[in-house]
Amino acid sequence: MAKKKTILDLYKMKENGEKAAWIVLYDSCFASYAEEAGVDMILCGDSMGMIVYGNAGTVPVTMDMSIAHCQGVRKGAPNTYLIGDLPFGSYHISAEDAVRNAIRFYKEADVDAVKLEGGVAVADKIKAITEAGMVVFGHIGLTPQSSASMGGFKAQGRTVESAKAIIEDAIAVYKAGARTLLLEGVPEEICAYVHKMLPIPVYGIGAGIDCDGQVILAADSLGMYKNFTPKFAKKYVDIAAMATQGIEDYVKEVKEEAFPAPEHKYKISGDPEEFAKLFEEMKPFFEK
Ligand SMILES: Nc1nc(=O)c2c([nH]1)NC[C@@H]1CN(c3ccc(C(=O)N[C@@H](CCC(=O)O)C(=O)O)cc3)CN21
Ligand SMILES: CC(C)C(=O)C(=O)O
Ligand SMILES: [Mg+2]
Repeated sequence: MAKKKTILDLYKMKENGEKAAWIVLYDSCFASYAEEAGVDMILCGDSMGMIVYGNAGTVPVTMDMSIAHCQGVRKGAPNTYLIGDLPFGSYHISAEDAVRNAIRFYKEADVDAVKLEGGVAVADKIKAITEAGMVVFGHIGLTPQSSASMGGFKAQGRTVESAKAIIEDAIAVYKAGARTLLLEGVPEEICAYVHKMLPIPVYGIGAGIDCDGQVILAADSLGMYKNFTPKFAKKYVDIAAMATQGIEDYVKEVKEEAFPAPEHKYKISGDPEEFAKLFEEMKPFFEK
């Protein structure tokens, strides 16, 4: 089994031009598949609010939900670099709050890093968490926690003005001490430029290929989520179709009494005559 990566391994990968592949998931089963498949990092994302809990966005996710899911992921993937995703409201009020909640991820869910959304506006929080000895991943561009102010899940950085804001955010995140940066939902030119200019690993989701690695939701890449698929998601298998088919088969077999079959049943141990006697003896007790 491969040894768990550290932040230094991520820097080494960048140096060697080896792309990092991370995946977003929220439970121990899928975490174990990802570890076995050799993923470089797992993000226990606040997209759980949509994928697991059926909300329209990520805003309702709480620290307690994030910690509980992260604990499951860690148990399923004990040897994979794990990132906790600070949910909306867990780092916005004050730097002190941000540090307290980042510490919860480290103490309670054994993460290797925490990620938070935003640039210039949250630089003080990134700095405070970093100074407390933790690893911060920045996340800018399309930031789902602030979709209300962006008018939805909209690609960012398509105009010169918007691109400038993203570049300023990237610089602020780097200067605040973030050890890596994730760019979401931006044109590839913006990602390529930020990747060329910053010394830290720059990863992308919907940001093109010119960076140090890619992120995708397991729910999108495995075909689990049916509400929508972002333009940048690729479906590698169709779990929804397989699961629906499997449940259909189960329902049919129950109706037809094809399930359970003999191999799914327990056997009595002892003399069947004795059981017959017992059943007879107990009969009166069923009468009211
Ligand atoms: N299933 C899923 N996949 C994701 O990648 C994802 C989530 N959910 N939820 C949290 C955030 C939100 N993300 C999203 C959600 C939707 C689009 C989307 O539909 N975008 C449109 C373009 C919108 C525009 O720019 O106007 C697209 O065609 O990709 C993009 C990113 C990325 N994250
Ligand atoms: C979209 C990814 C990067 C994320 O933050 C999440 O899934 O929560
Ligand atoms: Mg997230």
